[in-house]
Amino acid sequence: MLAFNLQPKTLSLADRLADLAVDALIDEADLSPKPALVDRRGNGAHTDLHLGLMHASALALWPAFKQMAEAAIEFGEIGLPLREALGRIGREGEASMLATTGGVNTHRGAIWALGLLVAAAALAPQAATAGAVTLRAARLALLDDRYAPRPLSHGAQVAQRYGARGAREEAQLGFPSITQRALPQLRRSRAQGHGEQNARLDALLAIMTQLADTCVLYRAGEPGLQAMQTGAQAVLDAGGSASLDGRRRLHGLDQQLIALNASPGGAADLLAACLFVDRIESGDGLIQGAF
Ligand SMILES: CC(C)(COP(=O)(O)OP(=O)(O)OC[C@H]1O[C@@H](n2cnc3c(N)ncnc32)[C@H](O)[C@@H]1O)[C@@H](O)C(=O)NCCC(=O)NCCS
Ligand SMILES: Nc1ncnc2c1ncn2[C@@H]1O[C@H](COP(=O)(O)OP(=O)(O)OP(=O)(O)O)[C@@H](O)[C@H]1O
Repeated sequence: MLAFNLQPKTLSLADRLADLAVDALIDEADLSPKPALVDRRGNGAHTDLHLGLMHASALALWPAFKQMAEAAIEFGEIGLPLREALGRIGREGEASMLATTGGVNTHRGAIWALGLLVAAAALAPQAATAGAVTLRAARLALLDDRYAPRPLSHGAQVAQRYGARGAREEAQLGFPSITQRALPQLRRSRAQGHGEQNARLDALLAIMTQLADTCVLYRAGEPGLQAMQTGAQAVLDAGGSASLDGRRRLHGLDQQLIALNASPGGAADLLAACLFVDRIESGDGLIQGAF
């Protein structure tokens, strides 16, 4: 008899979805050079964030993502009981994040977006196209969690000042930044042979061309948002991050957004969410076994 069982342990669906969500966050953090965001090169426009903190925060969120998937499997349908369970788990996840980072907001928007998408994937793993998963996530986001606190968050302040409804609206609309912009761009750039890292940068830029990113609006107002959107479009128009001209413009955009303090944190969250949806939809070998 063998002393050790060397067969790989079969992971549950909830384990695998939590793994994929954390992987997506780590891939997003590591991707470089991202304009004004934390990456392998440095802290971008953030004084209170660094790459190690982003990694630690991502890992600390694993239990919350697993619990969200388990709640979806247990309730088995979209409705207020599941929505309110997800809200409670999301708030607990946020508390773990803040405990891990010493009070710094590293992943608030990502808990929201990825949490909804993890639950949506767990509800019907056999129907895991991007369209189906984002639609279920939107139906969850449209339900009102009666227990949600209503703090005067940065997002709420920006909503009052500019009318931008940010992370909540993006989810309620079915993540158009993912389905209409990031995923098509990711796949287009891959198909053109640009390489995975450039394809991911191009996907981030595609999100930035149109997003009303409340992080940017809060930190740099409408001029900052305008600079982000037109600058990202200019990089893509120049051939994207795999081309020499595109790269030059990308570095220019990085410097410009840092000078404006305009960090596109919402776009970064949505890139992580896009990478998650991409892996689910493409039937990643990891996850297929569980389905
Ligand atoms: C919906 C959230 C993000 C509220 O955000 P709010 O608009 O009040 O702004 P806040 O400044 O707190 O956070 C905004 C976050 O969203 C990201 N973001 C900014 N703009 C956008 C955008 N246009 N689209 C998507 N994400 C964005 C930012 O990176 C930022 O981290 C969330 O904090 C929330 O209400 N959570 C409740 C817990 C819950 O129900 N969780 C369920 C998980 S399934
Ligand atoms: N690689 C990344 N670098 C920086 N921010 C990121 C990255 N990925 C995601 N983000 C998102 O950006 C947000 C951080 O933005 P911001 O610093 O404006 O947060 P805040 O706490 O709302 O504001 P402040 O730091 O000004 O108090 C996080 O919620 C996080 O979701």
